[in-house]
Amino acid sequence: MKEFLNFINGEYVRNASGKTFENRNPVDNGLIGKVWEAGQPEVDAAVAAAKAALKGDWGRMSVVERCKLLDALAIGINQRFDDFLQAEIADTGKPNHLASHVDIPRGAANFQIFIDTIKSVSTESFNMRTHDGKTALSYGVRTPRGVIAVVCPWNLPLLLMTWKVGPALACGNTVVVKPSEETPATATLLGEVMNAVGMPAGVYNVVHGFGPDSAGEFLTRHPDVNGITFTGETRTGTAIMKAAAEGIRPVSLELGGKNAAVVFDDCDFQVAVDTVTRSAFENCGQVCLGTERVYVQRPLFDKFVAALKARAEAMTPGLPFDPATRIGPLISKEHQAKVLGYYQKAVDEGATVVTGGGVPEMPEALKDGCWVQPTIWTGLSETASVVTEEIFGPCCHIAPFDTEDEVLAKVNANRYGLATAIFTQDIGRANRMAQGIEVGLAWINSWFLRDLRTPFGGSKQSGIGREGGVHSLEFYTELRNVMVKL
Ligand SMILES: NC(=O)c1ccc[n+]([C@@H]2O[C@H](COP(=O)([O-])OP(=O)(O)OC[C@H]3O[C@@H](n4cnc5c(N)ncnc54)[C@H](O)[C@@H]3O)[C@@H](O)[C@H]2O)c1
Ligand SMILES: O=S(=O)(O)c1ccc(CO)cc1
Repeated sequence: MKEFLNFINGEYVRNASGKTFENRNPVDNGLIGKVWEAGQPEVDAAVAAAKAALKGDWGRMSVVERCKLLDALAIGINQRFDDFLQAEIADTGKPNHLASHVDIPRGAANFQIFIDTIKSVSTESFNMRTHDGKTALSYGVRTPRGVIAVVCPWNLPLLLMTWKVGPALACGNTVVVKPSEETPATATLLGEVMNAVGMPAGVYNVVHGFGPDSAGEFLTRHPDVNGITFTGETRTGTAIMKAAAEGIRPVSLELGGKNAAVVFDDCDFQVAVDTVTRSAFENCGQVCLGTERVYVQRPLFDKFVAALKARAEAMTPGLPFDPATRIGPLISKEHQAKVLGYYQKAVDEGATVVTGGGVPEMPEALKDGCWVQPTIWTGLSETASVVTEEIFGPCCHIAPFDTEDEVLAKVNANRYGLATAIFTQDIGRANRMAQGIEVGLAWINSWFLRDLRTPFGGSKQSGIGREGGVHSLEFYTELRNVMVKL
C-alpha cells in the first residue's frame, strides 16, 4: 500500500500523532494508500522551515538564479510526466486524454510562464522638485511577502497548486501547500522534483490533512504565514478570510461559480454545441469555470436541447486509460451523494429531465466507483436550487430567452460571478454582453481558452483578487516605495 508523507524542509516525514487517513480511487473506490495527517507540530515545523528558508540561500538568490530553478522544475515535471500522470489519475479517476493534455502539461507550464513575467516586470519611478529647490527620486521595489500558505482543491490538483506555487516562488516567497485530502499525490511527488533540481530545503513544503481542526486550519491560522492563497468553495473561503483577519494577512480567493452560457440564434451552432458540451461535462463537471446554466435564444432552443442531449448521451464513462472513455467519475462518494441529491431536488422542483438524472450502468468491477450520468434539465424557474446553487457535477439547466436585456438580467441574478461563455456572430452584441455580465472571465465563442498572462479570478462571491501574469505579482509581492532626496 502506498504512503503519502508530509514534505517538510526537504524531507518526507510522517507525524507525531500516528494519525493517517485513507486515499481512495474514485473509479472503483479501491484503496490507493494512507496519508499521514499533519497536526499542529508538523504545520509548525513546515512554517518554521519556510520562514528559515527566506533567510538562507533562497533569500539570497538573484531573480535569474531563481528562474533557473523554476525552469528546472518544469523540465523535471516533464521528465517524470508518466509518474505525475499516474498519480493524478489514481487520485481523481479523470480520463487520460484530459490529464495528459491539460493537468500535467499545465502543471509544468505554470513554472515556466512566470519566468518571463518576473524577469520583465518593471516598477514605476518619479522625479520631483522639493521645497528647498532640490530634487527627489521615488521608485518602487517589489519584495517577497514571505511564507505563503497555498490551500488547494481536488478538481485540478497539480494545475491549480502550481498555478499558485509558480508565481509565489518566482517572486522569492516560500510556500507551505495544503493539498486537498482527496488528492494528496502530485503535491507530494513534486517534493521529489524539488530535491532533484536542488531547490533549497524549506522553500516548498507540503502538509496533508483536512480543513477545520486539521492541517488547513492550523496552517491558515498560523501567525508566521504572511499570505494565504486559496482555491475552493465560497464557504471555505469565508472561514479562511476570517483566519486571515487575525494578523491582517492578505488573501487571494478563487471560489465557486454558477456560470452561464448564453447562446444567441445567430451563433455558429456547431461551435456552441461543441463548446457547451465541454464546459458542462468536462472533468465530470468539476471545473469551477464550468457551465451549469445555459440560456438559448428561443428560435434555437429545441434544436440546441436535442443536440446537447445527443452529446451528453455519447459521453461513455469508463476507465481512465480506455480510449473509449469520455467521462470519469466524481471525486468521492461524498461528492457523488451531493450531486445525486441535486439530481433528486431538480425532479422534486418540477424539472423535465432531458437526459441522465442518476447513476450509469457500470461493469461489476467499477460499480463501487463515484459515477453519475451527465444530466440536462429544462422547465425550471430561475429560483430553483439547481439553477441558483453550485453543484459541481456534469449537469446543466437549459432555459429559453428572447431578448438581450432579459438574458443579461437572468445571468446576473446570481451571487456568484466567475465566468461566462457567449455564443453569437454579432461582435457588437458579444462585447455588450461581455461588458454587462458581472464576471471575472468572459469568453466569446469559446471556453477555457487561457492566455496565462491575463488576469484570472472571480467577482461577487466567486472570489477576491486576480492571479495570472503581472496580476499575480500584486499578491505575491509587497510593493515598497523608496524616496531618495538627491
Ligand atoms: N475559482 C476558482 O478558480 C476555482 C477553481 C477550482 C475549484 N474551485 C471551487 O472549489 C470547490 C471544489 O473544491 P473543494 O471541494 O476541494 O473545496 P473546499 O473548499 O471544500 O476545499 C478546498 C481546500 O480547503 C481546505 N479547507 C476546508 N476547510 C478549511 C478551513 N476551514 N480552513 C482551511 N482550509 C480548509 C480543504 O481541506 C481543501 O484543501 C468548488 O466550489 C469550486 O467552484 C474554484
Ligand atoms: O488560470 S488557470 O490556471 O488556467 C485555471 C484553470 C481552471 C481553474 C478552475 O477550475 C482555475 C484556474
